[in-house]
Amino acid sequence: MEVMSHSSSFLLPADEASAKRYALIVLNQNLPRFTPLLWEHAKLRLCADGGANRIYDELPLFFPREDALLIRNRYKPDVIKGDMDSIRPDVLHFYLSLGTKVIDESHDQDTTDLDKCILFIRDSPLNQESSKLQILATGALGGRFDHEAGNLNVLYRYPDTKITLLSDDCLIQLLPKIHRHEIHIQPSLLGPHCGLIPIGAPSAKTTTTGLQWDLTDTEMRFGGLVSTSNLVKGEKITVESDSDLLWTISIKKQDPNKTLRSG
Ligand SMILES: Nc1ncnc2c1ncn2[C@@H]1O[C@H](COP(=O)(O)OP(=O)(O)OP(=O)(O)O)[C@@H](O)[C@H]1O
Ligand SMILES: Cc1ncc(C[n+]2csc(CCO)c2C)c(N)n1
Repeated sequence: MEVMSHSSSFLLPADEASAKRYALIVLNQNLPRFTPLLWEHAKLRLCADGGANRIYDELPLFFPREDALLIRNRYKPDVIKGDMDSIRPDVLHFYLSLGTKVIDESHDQDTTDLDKCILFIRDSPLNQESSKLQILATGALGGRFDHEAGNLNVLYRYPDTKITLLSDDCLIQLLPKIHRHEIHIQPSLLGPHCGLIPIGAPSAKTTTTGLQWDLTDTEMRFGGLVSTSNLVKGEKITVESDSDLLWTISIKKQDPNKTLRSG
């Protein structure tokens, strides 16, 4: 079985993260404190509908000494896509005037704005078979539970795309059962709290290494055991399961000018 490797180098400062190839999707929630860092190194920058309001309103707040208009001009989304029921008209016109591509899919009321953005990235010429883009989505957690569930659902809809859901507090990734997983942790950035959650289907057998409470051919299911409030012990975790699992780990709150600084 092929090993799938996971790292969170996208949270490292520019000079330390060598291989950064990701697209960023900004959702309609408070921007995490490390948004400027993620934005600066993204290959593609998308706003899901009302996510554009967040970039417009909140990004200038990260740079209180700079002129808000200059910041808005500098942090221009490549694409705004969604059903366009949340973006404000002034924000839409501002980014249209800067040349942002706007894709109105108001006819589709069966998929979420996050879904629509993921399809754009998957079809982009920047997403090459030989070098696929990872996808980071900010503001995916904390807020309305129906939105959170919809956001988790996209991990299951596109299991062959590496998608990371982010909030200020934690990240979530899907660990597909067809791989063994090696998760590399930068202890200065992530942990120690973590979880392994069999949200889509029960798991009869999951085996891990590197956790405080490791599993050994252990059953996990809702209504029985799910691994919450676990702790990472070192810098490498391995996971093997007969079911797709959600992996979540806490993001450390430290001085954003030190490790999570924006370049
Ligand atoms: N409170 C929230 N919690 C988590 N994710 C959110 C939240 N609000 C928005 N999102 C994410 O941001 C995307 C864009 O948000 P937006 O508010 O534009 O969606 P929407 O389709 O207008 O929502 P709705 O019409 O259900 O209020 C959503 O598709 C969702 O992925
Ligand atoms: C069974 C079912 N439940 C809810 C919706 C509504 N819905 C789901 S995604 C979406 C777009 C949000 O931007 C909307 C309105 C539906 N179509 N089908």
